[in-house]
Amino acid sequence: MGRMSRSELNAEIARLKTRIAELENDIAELDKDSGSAGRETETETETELGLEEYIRYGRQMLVPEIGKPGQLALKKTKVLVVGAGGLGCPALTYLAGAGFGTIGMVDEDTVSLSNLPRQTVYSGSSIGMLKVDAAVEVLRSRNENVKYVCYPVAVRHDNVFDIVRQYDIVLDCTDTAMTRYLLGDATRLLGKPLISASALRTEAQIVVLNVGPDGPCYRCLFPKPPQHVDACSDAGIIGPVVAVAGTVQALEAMKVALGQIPTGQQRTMTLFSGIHGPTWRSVRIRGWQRSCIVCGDRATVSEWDITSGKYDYSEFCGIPDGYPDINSSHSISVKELERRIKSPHVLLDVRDRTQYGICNLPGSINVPLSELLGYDHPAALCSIADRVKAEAVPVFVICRFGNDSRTAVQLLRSSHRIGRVFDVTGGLDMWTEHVDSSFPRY
Ligand SMILES: Nc1ncnc2c1ncn2[C@@H]1O[C@H](COP(=O)(O)OP(=O)(O)OP(=O)(O)O)[C@@H](O)[C@H]1O
Ligand SMILES: [Zn+2]
Repeated sequence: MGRMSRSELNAEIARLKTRIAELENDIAELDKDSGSAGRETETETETELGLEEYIRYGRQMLVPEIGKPGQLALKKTKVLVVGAGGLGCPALTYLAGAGFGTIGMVDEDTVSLSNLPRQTVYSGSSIGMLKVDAAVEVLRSRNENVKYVCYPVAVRHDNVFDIVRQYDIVLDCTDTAMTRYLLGDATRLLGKPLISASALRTEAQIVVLNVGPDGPCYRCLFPKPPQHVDACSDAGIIGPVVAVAGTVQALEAMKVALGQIPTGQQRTMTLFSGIHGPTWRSVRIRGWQRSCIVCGDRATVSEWDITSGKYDYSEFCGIPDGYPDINSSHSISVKELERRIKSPHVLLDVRDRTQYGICNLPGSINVPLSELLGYDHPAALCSIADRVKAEAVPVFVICRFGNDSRTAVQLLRSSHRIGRVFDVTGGLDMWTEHVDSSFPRY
């Protein structure tokens, strides 16, 4: 047979689409028949799967741990995924595939280019769309038996209870300490199992919380927020690493829905290391804590404290950012930098070496902030100080977004006693915006 022309191919596609629609109609009719027959007798009311579902979930039902009762249990379960990013995308994919009855998804963000390497539900044409809208389109095309509910908002203290209350299991697929504590507290107070995960660089961790008689809540496990948490957008993340964690979250949600609740010795946190050390580790975690301020003997944080805003999550997590304010006479704009680098100067880039290696301004010197903050004066800094003193040249400090550079400027002015040090406001991001659009953003 010769090669088909474009119009013949289009005609063939249209014919196949019609045929698919006809077959889907036939299946719907069969389901309706079997459904109405089922309603006639008492025993058959337990048969709640349509014929299409037997085919769709057959492979999964063959697994003895699931079987038909397991499939029906999944169908009855409402699961909520908070965050449709790196963790949320694989989690949503497998939850929808597994046949959970209802899947809620919460995210106010839109899809951006830098999401595509690891947020596999989205494609180039999703860029700019709300993540929940783009995700539901794809998930529905893969399994329309599921009822999807989209919340194009961020969970906050004043909406978290209303949303979470409607679900049986919650997956935390977000990326900030504040949201983790908020979701941890709300799920604990509502008695909902929480499957929490996080991933950064090459590492990921997954833990099932609020289950069993002595299971801990997020706060029982982590009573204090971490001093400093890097975001993936700063520290980096590898797609398959976060995908592993999101996929394990979906599996844990299935287990909880099937009634497989870890207790005692089995209560563990799963650690995955993508490159270094043992790939998988399972560490035992502490159980419920008497001293927990949310679920302990003398708990002090109630639903009302949270919804009313009385309990302040940003204060607890140590936000706002903690970067120093820089006197306006000690900072310059990127436009001014463009002009002033034509005269002798030192341009100090305080990003870490990996980021500096991605892109940098010609003639800049790289001394990472972490080294400046160290006790020893780095050799590079000593030579800068000498040069600044000998030649009386100014130092312009730059970083990615103009935050770390503020800390560096304050440090150089106070501890290192270098006088003419200026912060470049907005950092390299502003440089691309206002000076050189060909300088890479990442
Ligand atoms: N309070 C919240 N409520 C709902 N979704 C949230 C909340 N906080 C964060 N998220 C969402 O969780 C997802 C986390 O995804 P991920 O860690 O992959 O980061 P990202 O923001 O998509 O990408 P990047 O951090 O690299 O820019 C994001 O889509 C984000 O919008
Ligand atoms: Zn607790």
